[in-house]
Amino acid sequence: MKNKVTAIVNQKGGIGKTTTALNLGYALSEEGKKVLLIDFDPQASLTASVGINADNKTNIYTLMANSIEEKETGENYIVNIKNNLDIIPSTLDLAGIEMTLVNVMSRETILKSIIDEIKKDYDYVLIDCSPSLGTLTINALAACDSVIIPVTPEYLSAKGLGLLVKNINLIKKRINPNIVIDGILITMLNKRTNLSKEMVKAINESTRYIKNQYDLDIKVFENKIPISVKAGEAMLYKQSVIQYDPKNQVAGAYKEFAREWVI
Ligand SMILES: Nc1ncnc2c1ncn2[C@@H]1O[C@H](COP(=O)(O)OP(=O)(O)OP(=O)(O)O)[C@@H](O)[C@H]1O
Repeated sequence: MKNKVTAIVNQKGGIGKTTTALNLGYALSEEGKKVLLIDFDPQASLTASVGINADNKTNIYTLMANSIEEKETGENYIVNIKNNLDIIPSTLDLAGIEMTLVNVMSRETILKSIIDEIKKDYDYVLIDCSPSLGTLTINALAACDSVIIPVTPEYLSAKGLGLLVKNINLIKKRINPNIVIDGILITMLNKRTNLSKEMVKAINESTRYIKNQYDLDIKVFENKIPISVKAGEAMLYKQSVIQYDPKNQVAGAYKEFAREWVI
């Protein structure tokens, strides 16, 4: 088992974090890798997009709360989605944990203590983060070996990159010295529009700026995820795009990206 823990992170919402977590996880599981998805967003989109309602089940909120109170959680909190693919679901309750964490000792490493117990059973643990740079995201960054940053080819998405990298660097200095930025994944790309082409250039320029500012080389993955209505449809039908429409270009792009990423 590889035991690699990766956070899929961007403080901007709606840029494809959940879609990336599910489809990357799905693609890897099809390649025979054992994958655990952790829904670490109170919106619980990843949980919903695999057709689970975790309100009355043990979920990531329960695990965090029990860890804070040093209570045993018991077993059976991991839900199997398909062969090689598991999930720890989330609920809206997770939103309340940020307030609870304010007074907790070692509040940045609660998620890490949970993941450290279970990662031995997996090749890849993928954390779908919430769109913020709050305590939840700090927990995810403290718990992971690496991050994937999905970015859409839009002005605000490119502009937020510097801030995100600054925060990741702070975590690296103070909490998790081993964290690595695997790269930037451009999502929802419409190859035909000039605006998209300009924004891809802007994202590449941002990485040059980051190189100058922080002395960090961040790669933009070769494989880019195209925009397609099938991504939304798949979510509606509670499936990955790869499962919903295997021949779709988004499905193909995620499979290629999975291969590029594991190299
Ligand atoms: N490649 C794509 N083409 C078209 N639509 C997409 C694509 N990827 C994701 N979407 C759609 O965009 C919306 C946002 O995607 P997603 O939930 O993956 O983003 P997110 O960054 O996780 O959002 P949040 O920050 O709110 O959790 C969803 O409706 C999803 O179906």
